Amino acid sequence: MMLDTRRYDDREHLTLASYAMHSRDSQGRKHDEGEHSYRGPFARDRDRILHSSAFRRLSGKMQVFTGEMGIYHRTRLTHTIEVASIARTMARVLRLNEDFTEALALVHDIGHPPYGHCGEDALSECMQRVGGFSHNGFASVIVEELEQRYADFPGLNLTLEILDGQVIRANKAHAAIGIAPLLEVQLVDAADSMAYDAHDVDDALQLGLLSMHELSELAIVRRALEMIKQRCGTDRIRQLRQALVHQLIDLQVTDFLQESSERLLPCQSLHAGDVRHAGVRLEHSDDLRRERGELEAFLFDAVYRHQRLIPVRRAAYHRVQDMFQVLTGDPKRLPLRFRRRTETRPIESVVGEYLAGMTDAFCDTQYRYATDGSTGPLADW
Ligand SMILES: Nc1nc2c(ncn2[C@H]2C[C@H](O)[C@@H](COP(=O)(O)OP(=O)(O)OP(=O)(O)O)O2)c(=O)[nH]1
Repeated sequence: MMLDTRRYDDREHLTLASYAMHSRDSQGRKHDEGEHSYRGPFARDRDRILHSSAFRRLSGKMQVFTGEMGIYHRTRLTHTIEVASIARTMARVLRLNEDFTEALALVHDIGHPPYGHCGEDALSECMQRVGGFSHNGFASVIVEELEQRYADFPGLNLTLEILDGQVIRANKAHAAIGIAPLLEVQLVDAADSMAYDAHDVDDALQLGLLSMHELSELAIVRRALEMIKQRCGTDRIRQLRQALVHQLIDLQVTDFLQESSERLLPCQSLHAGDVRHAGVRLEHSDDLRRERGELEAFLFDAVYRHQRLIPVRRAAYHRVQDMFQVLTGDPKRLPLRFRRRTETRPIESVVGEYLAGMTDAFCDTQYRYATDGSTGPLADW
């Protein structure tokens, strides 16, 4: 049977809005590979990301809570999957490119170091001489250099649109020059924060770091609880925590879609590049933006800086800092692949990359080996 090679193009033509990122308009890849016979370029990107080892390692990286606190809460992997699912739903409703959206969502946290934001803070401090550390910047290094899957080129050779999306996340410089990111990039950013606002509430409640009473002081939570009561009746609310999380996601997504649909109304005949240059932003309504701001400020103090996380942050910080010192002081202890990278890059950058690629548990074991008096090289991940 002959394969219908451009079927994805026809489907996109029928289903996507003009301002979506169409596969036929992709600028392609750094290393030319020709087209796949039946997968579009962004579906191919998605598959490459999904099959990368950096993606698999997300399962061993904490989002906010460490594995020592149990196995209920999110890891970077489950967070990423939740983001992809929310973003894909929104892309479908707004007639944006789902494959492109999914690929962007799956790659968005691939550069996170071990130990969540504590790991990032520790690395940033250690790497000051080379400009600090950013997980978005490191994601570009992973997909362009460190993943080794092809004989002809390093990295995953993703489309320039995916790479650009990651660079935009790293720089956030577009805001200053009035050019907006592609709509799908904006959508993933929004899905990211909607997912973590809701799941951090869920995890914190489940771990007993917060009470429903404290949360109900917040306008967005009161709004969600009211919606649940209207739907279920006050005496029939079972599993309130789960219902709250679902409602928080639902109300944020609904508001975002309503507001975005209105903003896109005047753009019906524009193309992806036009809406970028017109500076079109997809956002929540003003009211919800305010309420989300209140929730995020609350989570920052009450959860991300909770007493139970202080020893976790401290231990992570010291582990990263000690290993950084051992390895910058004695580069022979780096695995061979990273020793080679020191020929062309500052030692601080290479040690930072090596540490950032680790999972939490791998970092724990390598830390023990780095500091127990051994002298051999540490393991590659
Ligand atoms: N922003 C921030 N988030 C934290 C902190 N500690 C824990 N978290 C949690 C809250 C969320 O679950 C998650 C947010 O971090 P992400 O790196 O995913 O998003 P962020 O907006 O910081 O960066 P990004 O949009 O990826 O450039 O980390 C912290 O100190 N700062």
